[in-house]
Amino acid sequence: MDFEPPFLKIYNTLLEKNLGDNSENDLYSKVEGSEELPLIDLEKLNLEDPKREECMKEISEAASKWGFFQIINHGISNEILNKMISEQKKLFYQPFVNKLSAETVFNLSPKTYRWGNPCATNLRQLSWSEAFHFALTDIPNMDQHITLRSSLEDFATRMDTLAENLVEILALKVNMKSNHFQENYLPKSSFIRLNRYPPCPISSEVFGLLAHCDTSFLTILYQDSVGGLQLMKDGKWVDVKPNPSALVVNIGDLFQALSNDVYKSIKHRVVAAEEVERFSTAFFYCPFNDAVIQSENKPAVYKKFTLREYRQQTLNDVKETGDKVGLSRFVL
Ligand SMILES: O=C(O)CCC(=O)C(=O)O
Ligand SMILES: [Fe+2]
Repeated sequence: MDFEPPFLKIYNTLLEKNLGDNSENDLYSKVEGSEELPLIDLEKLNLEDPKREECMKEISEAASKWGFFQIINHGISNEILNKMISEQKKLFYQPFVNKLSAETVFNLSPKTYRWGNPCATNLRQLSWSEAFHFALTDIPNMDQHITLRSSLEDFATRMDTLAENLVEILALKVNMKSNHFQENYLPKSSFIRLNRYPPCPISSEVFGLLAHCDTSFLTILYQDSVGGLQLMKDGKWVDVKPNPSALVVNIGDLFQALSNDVYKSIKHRVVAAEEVERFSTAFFYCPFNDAVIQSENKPAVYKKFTLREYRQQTLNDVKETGDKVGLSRFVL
């Protein structure tokens, strides 16, 4: 189909070299998905104490024990989510050549459209997915594409409010002021990432998305019912089973640093499926590039850094090692 990125064609050389090599074939050996991710009902935030207080505690405990949790009654309507997914599908079903020139067509920043990892030098770095990575600041420029633009705007507005509520609760629980984010991190430079995982004929050899931690304060994800997302818990990979009424929330590197390691930014990845395609939509809650990330807790685990410095370090590390090293680069 002309909308599919040419994964096999581009990955061919690496695959020929490595297929059948058993040392590279143990991708899923460590999956043991028995534990259930916390599922938190945000409805309780509208109730009187002690119910409200209990819910706040559940959120902060999940953020420190798991770094990940699911939320229901989150206030984002099915209408908003379905509209987003339907626009997302239309976008991905454009011919591949159009997607490659999406930045010019939609008037967007470079690298909004990404696919796989054409620069991979070994099988472990291949990923079987494509994504549109929209900076929220770019969305108002998409005047020619009204329905996509309005879906992104509605989704972003609701997600931003939800993320704001969650970070305020999480801030309070680590003795920061609840308005810390409003006072220190405006303007925000959050973004939306639309992901598509095409059916993968070699799903036992490659991942849909490689294991990574997010560079955000907080990420909120809507996933369809296919499944494939896994997170690392106590050294084991655990499946995040799809729940159609839930959103998945995870702590990003910036909040781990800001909370002085109380909240955990956890590695996660997506397993590729052989027969079906999968969609997910992520909202990354982030500050402006020159925002300073520094915990007030003592002794500090990390030196102070700006998001710009963090991103630069990440880019250099990915270029040199194929992998983002992340927070350990900034340990004092
Ligand atoms: O598709 C998913 O379930 C996860 C996506 C993800 O981790 C990301 O976009 O950073
Ligand atoms: Fe992620």
